[in-house]
Amino acid sequence: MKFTKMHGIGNDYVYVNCLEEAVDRPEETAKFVSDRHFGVGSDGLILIRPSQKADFEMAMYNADGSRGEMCGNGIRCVAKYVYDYGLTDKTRIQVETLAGIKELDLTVENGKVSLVKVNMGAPELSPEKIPVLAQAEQAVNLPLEVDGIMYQMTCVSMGNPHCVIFMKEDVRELDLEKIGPSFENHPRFPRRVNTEFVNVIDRHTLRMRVWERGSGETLACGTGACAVAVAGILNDKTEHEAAVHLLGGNLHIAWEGGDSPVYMTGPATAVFDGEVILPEDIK
Ligand SMILES: N[C@@H](CCC[C@H](N)C(=O)O)C(=O)O
Repeated sequence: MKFTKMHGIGNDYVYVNCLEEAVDRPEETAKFVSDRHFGVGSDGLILIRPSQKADFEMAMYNADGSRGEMCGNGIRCVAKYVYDYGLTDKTRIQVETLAGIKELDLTVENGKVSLVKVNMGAPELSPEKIPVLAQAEQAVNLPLEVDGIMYQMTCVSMGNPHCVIFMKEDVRELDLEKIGPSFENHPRFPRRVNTEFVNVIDRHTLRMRVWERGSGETLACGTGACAVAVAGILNDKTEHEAAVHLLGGNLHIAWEGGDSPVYMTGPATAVFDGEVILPEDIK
């Protein structure tokens, strides 16, 4: 199977051009390629497909083979892929995802995409739609007990579910391998959840680490950074534009509130093209 390894600030995926390549068993393929010892090594698999409704479709799979509705870092890389590999010459494109059609603006330098601004759509705040079990109109600053410790959570869907935890403790010191799975599989989240642990640096700057549903700790999460910026505004901790610092780099997020869309701007990077031998049972 031909592929391209790409990343958005260290959140790395194996990208397959399904206009040319058929992937019949995406869940098993995602598990296989993501393995950092026996596969290619990645946070998951992203398929670039033709679309009836938009310029292209993005289908994303986590490292455990589960499907994610949306991927912020992934969609910027899809934009880079389709432009740099000549599948389009447009610098404004639409990409269909399970979370709807997203519009992307591409910045091109020396013939290659360097930066992508994505209209991520309006955040979903109603608990049933996120989904999170909560007796409130919005799950903002609600208590959550995890492994006997009380946290305050703010939940946001950016097409996929996020639980944002603001902390006084330095997030760089957290043992995410230990606490992450307990959040991901907590009974309050019927479809599991992505969890962001956040320090507010100032009203325009946030630091976060993420434990992703289906992939564990990753160096960055684009939808997670959007959820964090939205949660910062809802809790009156930040202004309408913020720089979100993640382990792999920074994203710029802007949201005017209410039904207005969240804008995410960040880089996209191609690392190498390759060809992987799939085991017989997942061909
Ligand atoms: N890393 C992604 C999000 C990928 C999907 C997520 N793990 C889920 O299952 O919802 C991003 O950059 O947004």
